[in-house]
Amino acid sequence: MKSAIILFPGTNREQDMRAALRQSSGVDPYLIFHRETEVPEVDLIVIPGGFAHGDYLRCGAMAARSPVMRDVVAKAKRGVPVLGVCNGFQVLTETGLLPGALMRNADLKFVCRNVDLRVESSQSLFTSGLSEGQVMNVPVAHHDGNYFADEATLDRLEGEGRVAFRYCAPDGAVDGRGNPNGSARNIAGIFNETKNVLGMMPHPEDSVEPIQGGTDGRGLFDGIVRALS
Ligand SMILES: NC(=O)CC[C@H](N)C(=O)O
Repeated sequence: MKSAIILFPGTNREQDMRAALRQSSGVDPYLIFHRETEVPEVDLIVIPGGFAHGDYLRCGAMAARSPVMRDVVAKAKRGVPVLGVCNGFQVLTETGLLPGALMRNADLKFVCRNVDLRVESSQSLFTSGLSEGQVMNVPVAHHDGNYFADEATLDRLEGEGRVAFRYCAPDGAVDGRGNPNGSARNIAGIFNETKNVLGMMPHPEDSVEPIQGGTDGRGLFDGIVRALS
């Protein structure tokens, strides 16, 4: 599986993402700078976490208008799989590829800790290696992770099976206890209409080696590689 990771000034999770993709696919991803106007033909494009352009204006707002994003958006519309993690999720909402917005965390604090996530759908190329109802323990590290969309959009996301992950308690209960940022309906990750775009706030790439404190994120990458190879 060939992949490309997009880099902006201020991106900081590209090496973690690179290691996770290399571990699961055996292939080193391309690293593509924001000034490029074309992304090579790959099976998967990833927008990793960080602080693109210092989070100025709004997280992801300037990155979404980078030259490289024109080609990312065009390729996503053609069906190329695109994964955005954390800052990458913010960039994808700013491009309009995903609905809604990531607002300031409800308690206005940067949150950096492990959270529990319930897998809501295994019906996608991204989540086919995971089981519905499975609980994954992975880190979050953000100040703008509070997912917001209007009620009609939230109903539509739920009705179309486009909620990928929700924050939950360790026993899998989705009752708000595990929600670190105030996200609407405990949403931690969503798909676009055609499910070739996934945005998620938690960092599965930081949970693929025992030295990172756990390996719960690995199933996601192994599943993506199986789906795209
Ligand atoms: N780890 C990240 O990607 C952080 C995203 C963004 N800078 C925020 O703090 O919300």
